[in-house]
Amino acid sequence: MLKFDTSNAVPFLPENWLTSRLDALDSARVKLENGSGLGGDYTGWVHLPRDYDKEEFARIQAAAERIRKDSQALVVIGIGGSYLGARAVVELVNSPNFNLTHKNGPAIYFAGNGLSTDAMLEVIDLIKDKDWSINVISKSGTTTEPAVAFRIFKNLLEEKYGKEEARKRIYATTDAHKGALKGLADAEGYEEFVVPDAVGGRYSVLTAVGLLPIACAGVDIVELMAGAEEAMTALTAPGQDNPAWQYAAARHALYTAGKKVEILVGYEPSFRFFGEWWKQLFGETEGKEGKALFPASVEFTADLHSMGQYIQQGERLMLETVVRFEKSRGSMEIPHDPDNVDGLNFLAGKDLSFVAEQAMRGTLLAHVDGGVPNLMVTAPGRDARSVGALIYFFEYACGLSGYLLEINPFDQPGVEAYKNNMYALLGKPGYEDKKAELEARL
Ligand SMILES: O=P(O)(O)OC[C@H]1O[C@H](O)[C@H](O)[C@@H](O)[C@@H]1O
Repeated sequence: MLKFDTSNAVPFLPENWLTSRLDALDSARVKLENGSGLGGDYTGWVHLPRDYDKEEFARIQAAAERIRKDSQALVVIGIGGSYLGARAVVELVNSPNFNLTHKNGPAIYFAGNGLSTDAMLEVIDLIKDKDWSINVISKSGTTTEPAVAFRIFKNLLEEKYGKEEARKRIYATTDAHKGALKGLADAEGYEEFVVPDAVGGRYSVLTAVGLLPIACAGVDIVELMAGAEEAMTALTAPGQDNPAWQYAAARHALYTAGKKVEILVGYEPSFRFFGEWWKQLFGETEGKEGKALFPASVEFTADLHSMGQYIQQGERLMLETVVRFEKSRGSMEIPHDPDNVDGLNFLAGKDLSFVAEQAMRGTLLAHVDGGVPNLMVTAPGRDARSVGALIYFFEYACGLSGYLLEINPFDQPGVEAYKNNMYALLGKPGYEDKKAELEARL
């Protein structure tokens, strides 16, 4: 199970940081439990690890098996919550070099998560001579980036295989009832998977949204769900020993005390996209009404040689939340060198993970001495079960945090502003007046 440690934040916290929030935490817990708070229609993720649709889960496993047999590449089209969770888990459980290192299943390419022509051309080049399939994912079914990408990849697939065969290679994950993608999937007869009504994009990694691409990457999704369920059982129970309560309370107390930025720190390159997923989770949940910690992420030790300077001595804005994994998968002994020109023989015979551990401990103390409170989450490893628990821990703590901040944790009205401007500038019918107004300003 996960461990959570506040001891390196205590010097920065008022004595009653937890006790003064117990009532608010319990009220947040009840809101998440019953869907009785702001945005309560979107709390379907709370019991998802136990109550998920088992029939659909079996279909996800079967579809993943099929894709693993008939495809050398899978193009996963989606953005935001329809992208980051899958990539986070594929990379964290496997590797950021997944497409180079795993030969017994399809390479996974992510598309539709931006509007870069060059990125799209590159994916097309990488897949064109392979057998490939598409998993198009959009809860709303109307998001511009994935919709544009789907048009392009669908045409390519149809050119390669013909319309009939292409249809069998397209898997659509979308709303159960509405949206353009739902209409298209029904009309074309694609195999469909559902983003449940009560689960918003950033909380959807443990639905078909994440599970199909994750299973295609060979990750054991039964274990992933089991880890999440274990965490759900532990974290939905009230009490001041609850690590999610402690995390939500500590970050809220530090925010109240003036901190503005929370940096998620990882020491594994495979953790990078987990940080991206975490940033959407907290950024979209909390960043509204002029409030909230700004979620950032770094990769140590690499960023200790760049951002480390700012963290140690720049504006005292931030706290750090370090996610650490207890065990490396392999071992790597540091060799003895008779010449010892680099002076490293004092490390000869030691394991690289011992060096990493001391780097982490040293950094922790240096940053605390520099005025940066450190919170620490420890997971047993990067296996599917631990990662399932880690996902649930952050989701649940984020839900609690949103209610402590007294905002609606489950909407994201702010993302519409850029979309409306983009639609107007693109000449979307109905936006004519806005277009004229914006063009005049540019
Ligand atoms: O799954 P979709 O409906 O395509 O949404 C994808 C993403 O885009 C939106 O703009 C939202 O801000 C995100 O919360 C969402 O995850």
